[in-house]
Amino acid sequence: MPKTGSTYQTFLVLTYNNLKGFSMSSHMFSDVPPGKPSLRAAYEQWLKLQNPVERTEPGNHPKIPPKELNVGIVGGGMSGLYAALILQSHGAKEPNQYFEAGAMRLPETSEQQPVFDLIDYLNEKLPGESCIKTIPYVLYDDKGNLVLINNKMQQDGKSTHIREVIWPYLDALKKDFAKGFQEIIKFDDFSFRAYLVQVAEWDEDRINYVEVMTSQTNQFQNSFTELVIENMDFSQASWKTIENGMERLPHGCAQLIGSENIFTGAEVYKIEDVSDGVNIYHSESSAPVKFDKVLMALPPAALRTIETPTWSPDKMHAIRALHFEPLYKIGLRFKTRFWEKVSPPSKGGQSITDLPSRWFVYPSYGIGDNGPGVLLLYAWMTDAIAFLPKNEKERICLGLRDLKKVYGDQVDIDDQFIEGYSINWTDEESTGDAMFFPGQFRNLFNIARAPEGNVYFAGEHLSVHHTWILGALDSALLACQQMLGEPNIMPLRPTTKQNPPKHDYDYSDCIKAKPMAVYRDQRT
Ligand SMILES: Cc1cc2nc3c(=O)[nH]c(=O)nc-3n(C[C@H](O)[C@H](O)[C@H](O)COP(=O)(O)OP(=O)(O)OC[C@H]3O[C@@H](n4cnc5c(N)ncnc54)[C@H](O)[C@@H]3O)c2cc1C
Repeated sequence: MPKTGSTYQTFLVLTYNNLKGFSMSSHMFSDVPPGKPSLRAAYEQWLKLQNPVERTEPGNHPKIPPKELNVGIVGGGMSGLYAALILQSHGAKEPNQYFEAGAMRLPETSEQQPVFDLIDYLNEKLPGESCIKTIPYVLYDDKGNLVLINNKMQQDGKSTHIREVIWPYLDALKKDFAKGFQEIIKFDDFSFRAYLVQVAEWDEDRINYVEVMTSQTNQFQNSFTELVIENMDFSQASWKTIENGMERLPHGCAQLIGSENIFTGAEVYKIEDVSDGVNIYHSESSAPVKFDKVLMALPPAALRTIETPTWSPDKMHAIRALHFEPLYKIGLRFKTRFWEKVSPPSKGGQSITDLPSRWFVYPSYGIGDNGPGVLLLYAWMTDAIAFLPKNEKERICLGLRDLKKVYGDQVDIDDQFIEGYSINWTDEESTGDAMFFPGQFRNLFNIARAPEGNVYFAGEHLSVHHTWILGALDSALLACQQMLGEPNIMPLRPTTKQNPPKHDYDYSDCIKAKPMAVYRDQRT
């Protein structure tokens, strides 16, 4: 990278494996012709693309000039990559002169704007072939996707029950996110289920019906806060995805950051405080690498396995406790897009079932094409755990069995099947999606994102926007603001766009509520 004379320009992203949620999008396989390469080969090829720097000898990482603030970023997920881009842009005097050089869908909301701005920012700087194009994503087929619950088939899985209960909170969040958040956090010690029973006075049958139709088994055991935010995101009418795969987003970030600044295949196993900095120990070097400041851009489960200084008991508790939900997906490739030809057809959207494969996600790209297509079968939470002990063959058999229950009388599923490939994120470094238990926002969130000396923290769990790329970006922004001591650093935007007013993206003040007798207060 060209020298800019800035004090913040030097950083190194150390990352180990794959990026969360990007490892399995239906797009990933969309242009794989029948036969070769296989889904597994496509996955492995994709993993290689994640590793733009091939390591050849120990210690093969960028030299960090002395007398500059050098930053080590552990984790090359979206939070680590975004932090690197912010540091890069912040360090450059004239960024435009110097820089010649899964996830499935994005709701089009004002909160999600930083993700769309990042895409525009990258497009402004990347060469044409690397540009990222968004295309519409079909969340529900307007005519209604098939639903199979209690062995009864129906059409259209949309349910408005939850909105009837939480609309005042959704309304408040929409008007002013930070203020609205202060309202919902009052109920943070409640699980969503407890709120439905004790405040909304729903009966058991209604709760179970709505959970199975809108969510995954036991998801309502998570905090009220979590489920309200999730419903806010999913109540959007308009959705986008990225043409040719969501993984083009981290690839674009990595390209702009520059391969000389990314060291892949390096598993960090220890960090230690030293005078004026932090030592990082990783699998590809026998000697530690010293940085002035280090950003741990990792899910808590990954952070926990790294030997760290002993931070405060509250911090250690937060790292131990913050909950991630398991996630499972299998991509199944078929000779034809049979789901578009059956009666009723599904042109995009998703089917809901109470089978082990809880959702069948129909691809939004290539609708109407004659060639082969890939279906994603999806399970979260308790539903995802059920797949953990199963091997690949058993997972494929279960997926085909579930598809036969829905389509067996119209389609010869076995004849259509070509191949399958699955990922259970509980088995991966990324471990799943952040989904807090009751009380965790109020009691652990701020502690978890506070720096410890020269060590800073990022990751989707350190934003209020869990389960979205946005959360990873939001957490990285806050970490950079903390690290550089500049609270006014803005999200990355193309030069053609004005910066938004600060309150449009700044949720750092969201969690201010003190514990209180919420339930009693609300009822009287
Ligand atoms: C199945 C699934 C579907 C999703 N769908 C969507 C969607 O449709 N839309 C959307 O916006 N978001 C979606 N998300 C969420 C989104 O993908 C995440 O919020 C985001 O990618 C999280 O980024 P992160 O940087 O916080 O963490 P991660 O992506 O987990 O990054 C952490 C990185 O650290 C690395 N690492 C771990 N341990 C070490 C170590 N010891 N040393 C070095 N490196 C290490 C990991 O390999 C990884 O690269 C989905 C997530 C999942 C799992």
